[in-house]
Amino acid sequence: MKIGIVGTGMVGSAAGYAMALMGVGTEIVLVDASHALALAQAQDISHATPFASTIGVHAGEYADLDGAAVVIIAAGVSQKPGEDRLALLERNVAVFRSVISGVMKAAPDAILLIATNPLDVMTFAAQRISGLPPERVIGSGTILDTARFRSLLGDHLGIAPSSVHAYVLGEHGDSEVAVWSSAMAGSVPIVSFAQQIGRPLDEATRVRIAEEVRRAAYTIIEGKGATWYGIGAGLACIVRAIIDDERAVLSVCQVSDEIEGVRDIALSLPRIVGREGIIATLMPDLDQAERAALKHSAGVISGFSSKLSF
Ligand SMILES: NC(=O)C1=CN([C@@H]2O[C@H](COP(=O)(O)OP(=O)(O)OC[C@H]3O[C@@H](n4cnc5c(N)ncnc54)[C@H](O)[C@@H]3O)[C@@H](O)[C@H]2O)C=CC1
Ligand SMILES: CC(=O)C(=O)O
Repeated sequence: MKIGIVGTGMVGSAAGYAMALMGVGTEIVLVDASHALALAQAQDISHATPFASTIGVHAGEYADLDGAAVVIIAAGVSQKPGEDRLALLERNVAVFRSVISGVMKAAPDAILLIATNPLDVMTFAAQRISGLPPERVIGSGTILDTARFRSLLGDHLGIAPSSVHAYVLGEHGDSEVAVWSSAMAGSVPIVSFAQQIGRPLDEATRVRIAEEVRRAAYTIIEGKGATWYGIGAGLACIVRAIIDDERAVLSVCQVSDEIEGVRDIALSLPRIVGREGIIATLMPDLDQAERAALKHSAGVISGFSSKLSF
């Protein structure tokens, strides 16, 4: 199955590399405003395939996306140290106006997978510009924040992150919501699990972990200029869920009519992902504070997306 990637900088190339190593798809086509960059990334990634898979990786133009099942969009600008994601909006909406029309002409049946920040508003923009049904325009959303949350909780509890079942919801950004009330380790509520093994998750520890998740991008960007490995693997995982019709439950972003009283809103909730895109959305049981935080997050995103016109 053919997978396209438009924008082959750090994030797009990391997604291609992760797919090549994980054996996701059969062909990857890389497109970038700099064709020389797309060519170089395709060569470099294809040199990894003899160690891992038989996937063909090559650079192309929009026309080469013809027949792609999924097109990842990671084109645009990224944050400078200290800059927040929402500061990128105007520049990246301008990029999307040309990128989305190029993709739609070549691959009208593809599912779009958005990675560009500010993620939720860009997913909203991509859906409105493409005119595709909302379930076929998926934002990577909080898949990365959820992975960071599970990883930090796994470290704290001394267990595999894969045994931690917990989500970050809302904005992929500063107003995100770490959901503690339904978090589990194995099949045990996480606070009880932590108590039983003598590694309590007291209020101070919970605040520290949520803050580390929220600040992770800023810390990494301060140290190395950008983030790419985590999101590269997250994008590969979403593509695999689509093309293998996994029906995996992932915290990803989609435009919804209404969430917590906020209309026409794109944000992350746990959603079932399969061959047709997003198959269903789950509203988890939230406590009062989490529900209020989700409503606040929806309001922050809507404050930006409602000002855009298409
Ligand atoms: N969703 C998430 O969790 C994450 C999202 N990001 C976001 O992903 C985006 C990309 O980040 P990086 O790869 O680090 O940036 P980058 O600067 O390394 O790559 C961006 C690429 O987009 C290309 N591009 C720009 N305009 C284009 C156009 N009109 N058509 C085709 N290609 C175009 C550039 O040539 C460049 O190669 C940023 O918005 C960043 O904030 C970054 C990390 C995590
Ligand atoms: C840059 C970004 O969005 C992240 O690493 O979370």
